[in-house]
Amino acid sequence: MSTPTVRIGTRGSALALWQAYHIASLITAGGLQPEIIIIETKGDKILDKSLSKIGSKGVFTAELEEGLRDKSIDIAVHSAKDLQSELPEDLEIIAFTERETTNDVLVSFNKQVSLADGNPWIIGTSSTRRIAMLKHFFPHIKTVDMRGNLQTRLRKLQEKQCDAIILAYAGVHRMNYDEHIVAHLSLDQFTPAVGQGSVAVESARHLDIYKRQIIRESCNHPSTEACLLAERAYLSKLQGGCSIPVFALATLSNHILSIRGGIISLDGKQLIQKSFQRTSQEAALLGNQLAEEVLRAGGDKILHDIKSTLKEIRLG
Ligand SMILES: NCc1[nH]cc(CCC(=O)O)c1CC(=O)O
Repeated sequence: MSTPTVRIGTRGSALALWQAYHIASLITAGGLQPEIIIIETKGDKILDKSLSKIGSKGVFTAELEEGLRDKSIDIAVHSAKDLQSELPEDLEIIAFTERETTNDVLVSFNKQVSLADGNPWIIGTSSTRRIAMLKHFFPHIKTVDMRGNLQTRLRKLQEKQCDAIILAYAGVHRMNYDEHIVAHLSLDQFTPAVGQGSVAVESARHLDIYKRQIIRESCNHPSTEACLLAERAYLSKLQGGCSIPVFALATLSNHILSIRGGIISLDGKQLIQKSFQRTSQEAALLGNQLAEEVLRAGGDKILHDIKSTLKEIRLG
């Protein structure tokens, strides 16, 4: 019998391809034959609008999900961070890969740039979370909207459209840009986005059960999965898309799952952060608990304000 083929759908950016080849190598080790199929998404095509204007729901995932449904691909590979918190009924996540270091980093070609030196450096980022945190912790810093894949952002940095950019360490490292990191940002201040650093494998529920099992066994990292279950339960309760500045980071140690997370207003003025612990079997409960406590502590008001502001931006 010939080796079964697994068709892996991915976006075409260099980081997306790194992730797809990473999954391909894990699947090969599991005894299946991978084939990579590149699919362009709306988020890749529309580069002249900020993500908060496009509307975040599935901008980087919708076309891949269509491929899963019509069976042109078996699995879709995403940065776990880019995946919406609740999937349609007919789709599921069958694996989360072992997480890379989760923090954000400051990247610049000028080693002098620092968030803390009091200079009004201009930082390029399009993440509402990073902008709000900069406003909160480093109010003297200026920001400019900066979209595009990692290579595009580095080019804009080189063209001096800003002094530095903030990126996830995971992506910077995967693209071999470590030499341009000028600072690692603290997890307490810049708590990462839900899912940052892990790669998610998505499939349709109609996927062949034998393939599903081998893909899951070869790609899934159980302790990362427990952390992401907790973080995604939090995100799901807050119904936050990737343009809402909510954040959460769970870690697992000695079967104890710890989560810290919260929400920040777009202007950075109101920041709510909480942390809780439970056993690793209670991942979803832990995420729900964080959500309830954050909402109760004023997060509900902040969330409501953010949603109406983003709606105005989209209409305007
Ligand atoms: N939103 C884009 C995105 N999605 C995943 C990563 C980085 C890799 C990861 O977190 O897995 C990035 C770029 C960034 O935020 O710097």
